[in-house]
Amino acid sequence: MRLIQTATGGAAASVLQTHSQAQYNYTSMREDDIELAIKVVIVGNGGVGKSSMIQRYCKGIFTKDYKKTIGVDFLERQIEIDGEDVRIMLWDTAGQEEFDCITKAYYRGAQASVLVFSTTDRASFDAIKDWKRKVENECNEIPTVIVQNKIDLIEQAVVTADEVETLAKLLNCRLIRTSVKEDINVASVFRYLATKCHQLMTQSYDQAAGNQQNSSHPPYSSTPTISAFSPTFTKSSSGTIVLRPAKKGHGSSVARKRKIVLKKCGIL
Ligand SMILES: Nc1nc2c(ncn2[C@@H]2O[C@H](COP(=O)(O)OP(=O)(O)OP(=O)(O)O)[C@@H](O)[C@H]2O)c(=O)[nH]1
Repeated sequence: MRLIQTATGGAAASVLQTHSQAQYNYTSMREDDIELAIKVVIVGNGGVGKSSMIQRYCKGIFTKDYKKTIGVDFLERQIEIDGEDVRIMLWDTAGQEEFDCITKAYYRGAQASVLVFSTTDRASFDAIKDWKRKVENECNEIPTVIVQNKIDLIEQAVVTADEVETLAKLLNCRLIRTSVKEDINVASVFRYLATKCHQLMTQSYDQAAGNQQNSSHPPYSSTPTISAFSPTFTKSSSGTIVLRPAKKGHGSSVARKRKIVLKKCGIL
């Protein structure tokens, strides 16, 4: 599990911990200090529209120019799932093979992935299996969407609908067809993944809370470990808890969100 902690009081410094390191003393955690964040990696061959997709989703813009990504880029957007604010952190990785060794380090800790290919680029479709394997090597199995982008160019398609659907079934991934240019289905990709991750985390919290109740040990000793959240979620080596200072003036929805999350954590 990844734990991001920002110092109470507002300092921006974050502490990233690996699953095995993740230990946190709940006794120092305040009720209004928790919020949910999901790391999503976007992968696929060069030129399929990964950067455009993230720009479209986070900034609402589209540019025709192609500027190849060097290494890794990052943007984020906040949405609401089941009344809770969820921060989606989108990691845009370079599609060119020459950057492979840089980008794969950034896959680690991802809770979800997007495998993108272009309707007009056969090689990008053929590479989808490889991209899935590369992500799995770093993250195990995580909720994943295969995106067929550039469906506005469907007359120039070099893949058939059948073969795309067969691949999605084979890889056990949700298939979503998008046009970043025309803004078709882009938001659905990230909402689907955020909802999926949210469900997994909720199950995990509930199970952890249940385990705590059934345990003969006191529920929260002086150094409880955050890995109590994760046994059911280690498959994806993920689950991000972001600890940050209370937001001022956000009213009841934020308070409710914190209560919901904490209830699931069994802290209340
Ligand atoms: N027609 C059409 N063009 C698109 C679409 N999405 C992206 N493009 C164009 O495709 C080109 C490549 O887009 P990028 O977003 O830079 O591709 P990328 O996958 O990030 O490429 P790398 O950075 O090399 O990995 C750009 O010229 C975009 O304008 C789409 O849905 N339809």
